[in-house]
Amino acid sequence: MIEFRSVTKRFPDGTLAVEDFSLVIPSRKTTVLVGSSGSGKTTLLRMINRMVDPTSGTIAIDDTDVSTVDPVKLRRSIGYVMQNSGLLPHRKVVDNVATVPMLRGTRKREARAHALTLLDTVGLDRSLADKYPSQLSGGQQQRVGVARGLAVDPNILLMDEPFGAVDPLVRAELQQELLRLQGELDKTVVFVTHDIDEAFLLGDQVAILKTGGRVAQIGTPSEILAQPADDFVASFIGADRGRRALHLTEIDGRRLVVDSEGRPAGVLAS
Ligand SMILES: Nc1ncnc2c1ncn2[C@@H]1O[C@H](COP(=O)(O)OP(=O)(O)OP(=O)(O)O)[C@@H](O)[C@H]1O
Repeated sequence: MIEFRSVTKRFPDGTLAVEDFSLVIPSRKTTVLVGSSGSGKTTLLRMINRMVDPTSGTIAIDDTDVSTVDPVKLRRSIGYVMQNSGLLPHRKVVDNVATVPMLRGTRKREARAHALTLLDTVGLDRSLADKYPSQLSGGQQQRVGVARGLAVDPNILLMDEPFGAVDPLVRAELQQELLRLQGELDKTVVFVTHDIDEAFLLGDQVAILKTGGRVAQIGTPSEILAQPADDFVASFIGADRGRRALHLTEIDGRRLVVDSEGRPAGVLAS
């Protein structure tokens, strides 16, 4: 479990990115932080692995205050996947995946062998292992980014708009892939997006944020859809999609999120 307790982050230039934020992130579930640009999502994510330290408040992982843990050690024990894959351009795919385990002391041969199995895990052909990131498509690069995030077998996987830069079809594929992976791997995933459809599809728990990391609503997708907390949430759920407004429906006893034309956008656990 990851717990934010009254966390505030003010950057040195005076920007108040997050104010008095509290949230419990349960283990082995996917929690999605969703909000418009500048709502503090990335800052919140980076405070979990101490890429950013809070100005006040605490963040605890399984009741250990992260400020008491060495930041480098912490970072190497938590998977981190970012939007533009963040791969090292001059290293082959296999070495990108093997780097952090090697930094943690795994022998090169072993780390590379494990990297190959991780390529299988994320649905990439092993023949890509010796290519450089620029020789891969955007979607393939993101898969490598996920493999790298998983390389140290972390309990926690932080994902910062990991599918934001790929086209909608590949994005849908990667989302399904993540759902499959999560079913197998059972990680504590904290996923940042500004896309409410993605949030509802992937999240067991969704936190909708306003500017300054203020929580507009926390709940399961079905709770939020069934009962938006206020006008802000209602318009956020409905925003920018014109006639595609998402809503809930029940088919054969299963709760589905469908768009206005009845096309399923996701299945909800009841
Ligand atoms: N290093 C920094 N120094 C000063 N201000 C910062 C810094 N990093 C972020 N901010 C500011 O903090 C606020 C929150 O930024 P953050 O990146 O966490 O938001 P976000 O919700 O992830 O946005 P986006 O969706 O655009 O990535 C913004 O106003 C941003 O400009």
